[in-house]
Amino acid sequence: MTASQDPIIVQARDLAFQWPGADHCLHFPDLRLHANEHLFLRGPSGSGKSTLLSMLAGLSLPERGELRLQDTALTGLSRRARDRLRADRLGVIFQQFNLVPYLSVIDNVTLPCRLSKPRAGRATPSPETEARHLLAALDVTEDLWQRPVTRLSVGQQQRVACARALIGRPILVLADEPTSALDADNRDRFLQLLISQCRASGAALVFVSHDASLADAFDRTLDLGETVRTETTA
Ligand SMILES: Nc1ncnc2c1ncn2[C@@H]1O[C@H](COP(=O)(O)OP(=O)(O)OP(=O)(O)O)[C@@H](O)[C@H]1O
Repeated sequence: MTASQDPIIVQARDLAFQWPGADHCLHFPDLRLHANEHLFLRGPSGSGKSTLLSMLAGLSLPERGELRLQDTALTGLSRRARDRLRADRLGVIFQQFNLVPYLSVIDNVTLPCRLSKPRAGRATPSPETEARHLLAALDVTEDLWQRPVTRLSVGQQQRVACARALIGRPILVLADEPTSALDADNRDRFLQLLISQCRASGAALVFVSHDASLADAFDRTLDLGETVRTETTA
């Protein structure tokens, strides 16, 4: 099945966003993303990559426009409902990983399942077992699983963050510059692991990076430097 025959996961139309206090409004290109589709999001600093990701994650709401995740209009939801939707359906890998420092590796990975029943229900046969499978698939060896995450290398922490995002089969995985702290070998290996895990679960993927050399690993590229329109409002 090609990507275009898969169900639509994200649909964004006429999105505009203005940060509080900013003198300009960002107008984003329309976007449609299917299950199993992997999008590389690039663009110069300040072009709006993190802003778009923040809207896709339901952390920020657009000023104008329509943003749907599957059959749900994010723009019509309260903050609480968006938080719930994110916990139930999304996997987010933040630039700084946002792991919980006092929890072990395995407890960090199963955390999303403790915050969301639907997610726990999709982690088969159990969150603990899926966490183990994901960690093994992402080359986090068993001797590390009970360690606090603060005692891991940056590359290991990043793979733990990836396993945490993927547990319970999210329909959309958002990754914000997750490879920026890695050398070229670890970056390529991480990217392969992330993409193969998304493929295994059928998730759509939006991956933000400055590094244009990564684009070939994705189905398509959206360059916000060429497509975002900035309108001065002050
Ligand atoms: N918290 C904020 N408050 C006000 N303006 C912001 C805020 N975050 C971003 N902006 C502005 O919004 C625009 C888009 O920024 P954004 O962080 O989305 O770009 P980016 O492409 O992710 O940049 P980078 O590659 O440097 O991370 C920029 O003009 C930026 O200055």
